[in-house]
Amino acid sequence: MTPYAKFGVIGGGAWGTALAQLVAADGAPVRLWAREEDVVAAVNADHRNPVFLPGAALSPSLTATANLADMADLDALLVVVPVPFLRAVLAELPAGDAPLIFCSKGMEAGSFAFPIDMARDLAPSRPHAVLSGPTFAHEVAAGLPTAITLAAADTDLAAGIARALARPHFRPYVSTDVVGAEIGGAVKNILAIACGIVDGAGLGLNARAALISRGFAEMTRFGLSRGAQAETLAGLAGLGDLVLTCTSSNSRNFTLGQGLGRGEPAEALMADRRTVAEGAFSAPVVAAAARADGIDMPITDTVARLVAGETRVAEAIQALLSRPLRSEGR
Ligand SMILES: NC(=O)C1=CN([C@@H]2O[C@H](COP(=O)(O)OP(=O)(O)OC[C@H]3O[C@@H](n4cnc5c(N)ncnc54)[C@H](O)[C@@H]3O)[C@@H](O)[C@H]2O)C=CC1
Ligand SMILES: O=C(CO)COP(=O)(O)O
Repeated sequence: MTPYAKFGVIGGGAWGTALAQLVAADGAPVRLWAREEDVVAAVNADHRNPVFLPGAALSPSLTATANLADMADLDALLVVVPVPFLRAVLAELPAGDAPLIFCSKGMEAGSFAFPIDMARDLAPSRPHAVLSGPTFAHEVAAGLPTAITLAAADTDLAAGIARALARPHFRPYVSTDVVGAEIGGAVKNILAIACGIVDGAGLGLNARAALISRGFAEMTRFGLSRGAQAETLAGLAGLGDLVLTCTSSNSRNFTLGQGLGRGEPAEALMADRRTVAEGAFSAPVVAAAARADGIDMPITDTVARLVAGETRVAEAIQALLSRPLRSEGR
C-alpha cells in the first residue's frame, strides 16, 4: 500500500492534465488545481480539458478546483506551473508537509532559481523531487509507453513516488541527481527552439544532428559546472528529452523555432498563445547564468538573441559557423 494514495496536481495545462489523468485512469481520486475557471468547469462537467489538452478523455475520478486552499489535504503534489509563474503560485500554497514533485522545465529570470531552489525558499518543510524526461503530454494521456527520470535527494521519497506513479506504460527511473534532472529539462527546451530554427530555415538534417550533438555538449558543460551528474544529462531528462523535442513538431519549442527559422518575428509568434514554449523564457536566463559562470553556450546565447529580436536568423547562423575551429571535447 503506497503512502501516496491521494495525489494533487498544481497546474491545469497540458502536462498537469496528462499527469492527473495518468494517476486517475484506474479510478484513483486526483484533484487538479487550474487557474482558469473554464478549465475547471470543463474537467468537472465534461471530463475534458479542451483548452490545453483537447482530444483526451479524462477519468471521472479526476476533479478540478480553482481554489488553492483545496489542495491542503493531499498526500503528494505534482507541481506543473510554468517556471515564470511558479514562485507566485508556491507563495499561495496552503501549509502542509506533503511532498512537492516539480514537473516544469525552466530557470527563473533574475534569481537563476530552478523550481527546487524556489521550494527551499517558499516551502522549506516540504520534501521535494523532480520529474523530467521525454514525455509529450498527449501521449502520456493516451497511455502510450513512456519512461521518465524521478530525482530526489531522499532515496526513499524517490522510490515511494516512483512506485505510486508507475503504470505498465509509464516507467519512472529513480535518481538522486535533482540538479541534473532540472538542468536537462530547462536546456533541452532552448535547444528544441534552435532545432526548429534549423528546420524552418531549411538547413537540412546534417545541421540538425550537429546542433543536437553540440547542444548536448553545451548542456553537459553547464550541468557539470553546477554539480549535475553526466549520466543524468545523458539519460532521459537530458539527451532523451533533447532528441524527442528536437525532432518533432509536436514540441511547442520546436514549432516556435520553425516560425523563427521562416523569418517570422518572435513577438508575433509569442503573442496570443495560451500555451507555453518555456525555452523562450529560459534562453536569456540560462545564457546570462552561463555568462556569469564563464561557461561557453553559443547556441543558447544565439537562441536568446533571436527570441529577443536582437539578431536575424541568417546573421546568427553565419556567426555560429564562423566561430574558430576547436577540439570536439570542448
Ligand atoms: N506539454 C508537455 O508535453 C510537457 C510540458 N512540460 C513542462 O510543464 C510545464 C507546464 O507546461 P504545460 O502543462 O504544457 O502548459 P500549457 O502550455 O499547456 O499551459 C499553460 C499553463 O500556464 C499556466 N499559466 C499561464 N499564465 C499563468 C499565470 N500568470 N500564473 C500561473 N499559471 C499560468 C496556465 O494556467 C497553464 O497551466 C512547462 O514547464 C513545460 O515545459 C513538461 C513535460 C511535458
Ligand atoms: O517537454 C516536453 C516533452 O518532454 C514538451 O516539449 P514542448 O514544451 O516543447 O512541447
